Amino acid sequence: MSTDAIVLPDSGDLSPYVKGILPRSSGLFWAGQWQGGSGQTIPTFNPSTGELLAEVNAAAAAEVGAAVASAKAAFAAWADTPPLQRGALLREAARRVRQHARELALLDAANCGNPVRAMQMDAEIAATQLDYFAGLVLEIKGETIPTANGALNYTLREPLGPVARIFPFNHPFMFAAGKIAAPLAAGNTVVIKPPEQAPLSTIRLMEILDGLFPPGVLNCVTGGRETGAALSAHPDVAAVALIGSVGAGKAVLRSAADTMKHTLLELGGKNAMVIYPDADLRSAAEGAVRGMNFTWCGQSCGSTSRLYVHRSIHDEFMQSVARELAQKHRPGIATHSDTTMGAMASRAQYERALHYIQAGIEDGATLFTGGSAAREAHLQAGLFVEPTIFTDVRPNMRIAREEIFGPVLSVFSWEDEDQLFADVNAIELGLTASVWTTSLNTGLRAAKRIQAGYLWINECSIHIPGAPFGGYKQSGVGREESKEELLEFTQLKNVHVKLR
Ligand SMILES: NC(=O)c1ccc[n+]([C@@H]2O[C@H](COP(=O)([O-])OP(=O)(O)OC[C@H]3O[C@@H](n4cnc5c(N)ncnc54)[C@H](O)[C@@H]3O)[C@@H](O)[C@H]2O)c1
Ligand SMILES: O=S(=O)(O)c1ccc(CO)cc1
Repeated sequence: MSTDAIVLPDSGDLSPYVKGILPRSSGLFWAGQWQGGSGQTIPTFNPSTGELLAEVNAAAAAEVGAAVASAKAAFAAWADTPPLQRGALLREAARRVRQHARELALLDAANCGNPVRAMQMDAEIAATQLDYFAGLVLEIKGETIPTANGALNYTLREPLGPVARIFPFNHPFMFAAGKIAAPLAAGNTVVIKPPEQAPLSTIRLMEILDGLFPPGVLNCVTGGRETGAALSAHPDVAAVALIGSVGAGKAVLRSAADTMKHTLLELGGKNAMVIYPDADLRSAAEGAVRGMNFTWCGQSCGSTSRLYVHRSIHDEFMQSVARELAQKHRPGIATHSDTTMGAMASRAQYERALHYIQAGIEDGATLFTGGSAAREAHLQAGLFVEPTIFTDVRPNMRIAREEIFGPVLSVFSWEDEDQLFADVNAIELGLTASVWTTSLNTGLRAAKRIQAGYLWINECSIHIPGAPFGGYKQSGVGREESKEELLEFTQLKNVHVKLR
């Protein structure tokens, strides 16, 4: 399979180049080889245009079993491969990702609807994660424990076995390439399952990495929920790491129970941003828009989609937010390099966003801006929704409590700080939160009282390499993007040696 990078322009409309970069394979890779499917396929589209891009294999249980068998057969040798050698292969994977970043970004933009420039950043983040975990391979180590009688007691960190990595459509390539790094670094073999809505960049990644790892070390099965379920239930899969919805997380936990699999779950968010009256309001307004990740149409689990603005500054602040939003984001064709907000990833996502806009109106919130599908003539074939903000949102409304995963921001007005924290913490999700204030005391007090796993003060949205990312409550189990992620894919063995 070709690993030559395809030369693409760095500006303008890149749509004409999409056909030339589609992967040649149709999704199933194990034992170091591309595999034919059983005949079941899933169509995959360009959400900006509605165009059919490809038919991709939907792996049935037998194919999932073959991929897992290949990962199982390769495990012992990979676990015994010297750590620095594993690290060197991951660094080479990072190099290839950077070499192909433009093409991978364009493929993602065409297939998942997110703007091509943003997806280029995703490719760089994935390469950074590969490099980061390659650099940590010598940190997979144990401890010695003091004992009586001069005995030697020590721990070893050992890999688990075949690991399943299942992920969603919002950052397809970043998850495909970035999330193989930690389990492979720790000596596990991996089977990845990309999202059914946007599998193409993962397939292209497998083409680009073809021949790099020993056969069976990295495998791929494409398909939808049934493929994911067959993979996570497979008795020879030692660990399942899922990025996805709370519902899928619960299903994975249930099926993992049968064979006591390790699980790492990065799930939904309905995250709060709190604006105090002493905040730098200009930066905070920029943050309110950036934190919502309108670039991705809000399809980012870390999005701060509940905005709590102090009553004393509410109206003035919301005028600034409206100006900021109007300047920065309006929907456009994702494969055009000037686009700053793309299309919803699928018709289901599009209908979900419009459903919640209707729910906000029915439940009595004030439609502050947006509120419909995009109206521009050139966007009518695609799945575009206007960036939408509701004010006067009350805690019992559906748009206050449920994750929309769309470009819909719910704004609340607050006065009493204790009530604020009670409202912020009233839901069963707790992934991220963002607090804006010029008082260090206020910021740290809020950080202590808000129930979330990843919290910014006077910042939002960004992920810091090495900082543990993950959720409180039903937003997930375990931590990623840090040393903790590496250790999630190991198990501890304790050895006691009586010396005399
Ligand atoms: N916490 C995070 O880091 C993070 C990041 C991105 C997205 N998300 C979440 O992902 C969700 C959006 O994606 P979605 O709606 O496609 O999620 P989803 O849970 O439906 O699908 C995600 C992936 O899981 C697979 N899947 C679905 N059901 C499964 C099952 N029962 N067993 C095994 N695999 C299964 C899908 O095929 C897909 O590959 C949102 O809830 C969002 O918050 C979380
Ligand atoms: O969880 S997401 O918000 O989708 C997200 C965004 C960026 C990164 C970069 O590490 C990971 C997850």
